[in-house]
Amino acid sequence: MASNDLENEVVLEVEDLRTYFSTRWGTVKAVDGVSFDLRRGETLGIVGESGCGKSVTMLSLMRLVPTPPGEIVSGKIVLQGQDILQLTEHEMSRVRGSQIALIIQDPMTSLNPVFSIGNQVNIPAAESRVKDYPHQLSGGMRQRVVGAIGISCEPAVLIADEPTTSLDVTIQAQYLKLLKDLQQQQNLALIFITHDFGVVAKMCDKVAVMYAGKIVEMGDVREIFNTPSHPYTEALLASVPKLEEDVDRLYAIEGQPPALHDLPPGCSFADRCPYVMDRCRDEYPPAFQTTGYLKAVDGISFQIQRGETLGIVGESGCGKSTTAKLLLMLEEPTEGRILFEGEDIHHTDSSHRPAYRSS
Ligand SMILES: Nc1ncnc2c1ncn2[C@@H]1O[C@H](COP(=O)(O)OP(=O)(O)OP(=O)(O)O)[C@@H](O)[C@H]1O
Repeated sequence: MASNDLENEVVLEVEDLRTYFSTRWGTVKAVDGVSFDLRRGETLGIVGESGCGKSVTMLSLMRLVPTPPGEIVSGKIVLQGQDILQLTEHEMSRVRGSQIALIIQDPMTSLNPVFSIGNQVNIPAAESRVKDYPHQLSGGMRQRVVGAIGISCEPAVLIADEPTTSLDVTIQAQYLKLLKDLQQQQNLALIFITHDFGVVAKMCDKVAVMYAGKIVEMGDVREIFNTPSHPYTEALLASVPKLEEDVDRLYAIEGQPPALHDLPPGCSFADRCPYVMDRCRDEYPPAFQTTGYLKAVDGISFQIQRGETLGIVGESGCGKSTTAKLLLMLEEPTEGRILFEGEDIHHTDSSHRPAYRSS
């Protein structure tokens, strides 16, 4: 593979992942048909209300779902070309940390209190504190130690579960910068699980919005923030306080997410949706009927000659950027061909790609 292809290669593909819990109330469909992919150097934010399945998605990716009562009932998690759901526990223990790693929310509980920092992190940056124990460090320092452990084996994918929740804003900003720098140095693919839209805006390229175990909308952060398609995304964004607006009451989405062991037929957001129609209670709206994929570019055809200039115009969110990414080979098409001088660029011998890109 040419170096450009390696830099942009897909490192993680999640396909129709389903993780259920068996409880005395019934089967809790915590993750119910989640699909996404992630390239080297890319950052995906996963957002959604409490209980929508973010943490169970993360545990599934690490294969750390408590079994029983939990079980990954179907799907694929292809990490660097290998479906980790097919690995034995022993094989998986070698993958954890070295290919996919996790930074969790509470650094105090993720560090072992009886080992000094030096025993937990073998990095020179900790030199002056190597003999300290976790309780001797500030919250920000502990979080940085946990981050350092996360990346110490240079994984391809790093998952950060609410990594900044317990930090004050200054330390938060420093910590995010540190993660960003490390990401650039190691070309890490990052997954941020967060409630904080500020973190998503600052750190992420893509965002996946989860509701009741499903990704209801996913795409480019700016496009989704500017023109959300799903009513839940719209409501979630409306509930973020805005500095420039002087309001007496903050907007909150009315009602509660449905119980995941007793999901209604149709759209699980129907009871809370301001645009609900009768048919939404029977069937999921066709526009969102995907397993996480939106049809960002849906059957376009055009030709361009040498020397010609083509303008592509349209409102935000209509698919212009995705078209450009497809042409630049930063995204793979689901179907269709892009012919450059008669050769399909996405299926050509990879040694020709740099020549295509430079022309
Ligand atoms: N061990 C378990 N047994 C039964 N149900 C579980 C278990 N762990 C998680 N669940 C259920 O799975 C669903 C998804 O939970 P999850 O923790 O993934 O939500 P979340 O989006 O991460 O929420 P939060 O933002 O509060 O962390 C919830 O309904 C939760 O009750």
